[in-house]
Amino acid sequence: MEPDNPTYSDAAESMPDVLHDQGEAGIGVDLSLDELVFDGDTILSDLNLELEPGKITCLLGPSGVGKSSILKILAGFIPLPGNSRVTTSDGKSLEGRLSYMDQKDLLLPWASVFDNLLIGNRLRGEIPDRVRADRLIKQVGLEKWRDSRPDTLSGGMRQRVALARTLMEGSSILLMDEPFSALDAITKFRLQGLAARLLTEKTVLLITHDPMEALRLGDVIYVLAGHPARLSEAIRPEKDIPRDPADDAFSQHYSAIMTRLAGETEDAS
Ligand SMILES: Nc1ncnc2c1ncn2[C@@H]1O[C@H](COP(=O)(O)OP(=O)(O)OP(=O)(O)O)[C@@H](O)[C@H]1O
Repeated sequence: MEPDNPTYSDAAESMPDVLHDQGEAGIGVDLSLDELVFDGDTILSDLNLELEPGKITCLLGPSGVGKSSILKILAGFIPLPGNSRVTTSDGKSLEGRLSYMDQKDLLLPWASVFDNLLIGNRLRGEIPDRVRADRLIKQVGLEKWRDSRPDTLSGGMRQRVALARTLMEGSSILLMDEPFSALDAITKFRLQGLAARLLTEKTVLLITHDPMEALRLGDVIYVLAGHPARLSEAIRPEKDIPRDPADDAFSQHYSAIMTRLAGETEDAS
């Protein structure tokens, strides 16, 4: 297995031509959810989630609170419950305009990095966009591994391939379900830096249970807590992403978020 390549972030940084998809400007998405009930248990209730156009919205919360369910409702994997609605800023349906990235890389083990990027094109019967695939592989710093199979790469490298494959779709809206949670701390930190650069102008919902990740990447952060779960008011940290954990503001937000996650009010802490 190849060691994670420490130079990739430099490679991406020096790249002036980060792929910005032409066409659709950032799309805002609004989910208004009455309630979500599984087996008689109300998981989510009276919830309004706004994804601002071209921004990364982080949804943070403890395990089992209902984060992935929200993402699955937006993706259409869970039917939209009654009295609930999803609207977009341009009034069009979300269908065909979403891409999804999971904590598992979901790469095809028998295909090269390059072919993993082209699989979406091929499945849709499109002409494979080889130039775009090569540019994305370069942006995630994997040119040397273009023709390698995923099982010869480290976990961080495979998630970089998965990120490139997600961006290959050119969707304006990305749903990311704990995409970096299986990685070690430093690999995760580097990938967050890379993602901050490559996700510019996309409307992103990023699910995480890591407050550090939310603070590094979130333009807007919501904490989901309770049973049934409700959203906190929006937290909008100052400074551009990726934020530096050494910042004073970062640690203040971190402790406020931890307080909310612990189910306490900030006044009581
Ligand atoms: N299809 C389903 N049928 C029944 N219960 C479900 C279903 N999907 C999720 N649940 C339950 O709903 C609750 C919320 O699940 P969800 O996966 O949305 O939580 P989560 O916050 O994303 O958790 P994690 O961080 O562990 O992934 C959990 O108790 C889960 O067991």
